[in-house]
Amino acid sequence: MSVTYTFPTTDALSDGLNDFVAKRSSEAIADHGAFTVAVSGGSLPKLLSKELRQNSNVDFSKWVIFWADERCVPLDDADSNYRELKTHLLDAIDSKPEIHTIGAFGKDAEKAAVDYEQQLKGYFKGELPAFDLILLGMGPDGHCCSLFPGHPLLNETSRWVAPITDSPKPPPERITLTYPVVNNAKAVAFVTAGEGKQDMLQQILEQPQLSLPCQRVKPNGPVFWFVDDAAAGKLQKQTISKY
Ligand SMILES: O=C1O[C@H](COP(=O)(O)O)[C@@H](O)[C@H](O)[C@H]1O
Repeated sequence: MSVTYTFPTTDALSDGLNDFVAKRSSEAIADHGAFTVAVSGGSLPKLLSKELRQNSNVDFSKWVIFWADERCVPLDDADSNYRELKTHLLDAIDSKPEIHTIGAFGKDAEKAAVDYEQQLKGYFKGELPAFDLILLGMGPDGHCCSLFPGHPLLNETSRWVAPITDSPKPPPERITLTYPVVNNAKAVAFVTAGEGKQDMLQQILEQPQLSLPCQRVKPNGPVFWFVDDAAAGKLQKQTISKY
């Protein structure tokens, strides 16, 4: 199942996303005592955090946060996906979640990927992770995580976390969750905004035959799209639902 929700502005989008994430978090915590979430970088942390950081109904102490992808840079580097979430969310909340960051392996993406897969194996007790929610962005080329169009990593079936050293978007060295993990999630929410995403969003939602990275996301549970009107400008009306 895939549902696309549109919002008139990015503020309204952040508001809707806050409501959605808060509900998924409460449901997961009531069901099994934790909310396991994988978060992307790029524009997502800011859109996610704007309202969520002030939501006193969310029990962040029960959150277990991994990253959907990460750049092989120090955690305080401007390119770090962790740093973005820290700046916009983690620094603003009192109760601290369990956080799984990339290890300090410099640009050695292979070592970082092996270490991150071990962290996943440790938390999920060796079982293929079934995240309560994976939050993904959509790049203007249709990539998500660090899974880029035409890249051999799109066909990775055994590793849970893969290294990439030739990312077309800098920095080149990164690690990424692979489809076996992404597609084992209980739910995935894509978040994207801005006119610059219009054409790609239309292709992804209305031309499934293209098999772009975002289109290969087919988890066990539902896929939600949270988009603003600017990004949704070229979508047919029947593609859109109101939140
Ligand atoms: O490089 C990355 O880009 C994508 C998309 O970013 P956006 O700024 O176009 O929203 C992001 O989802 C990914 O986590 C990041 O590493």
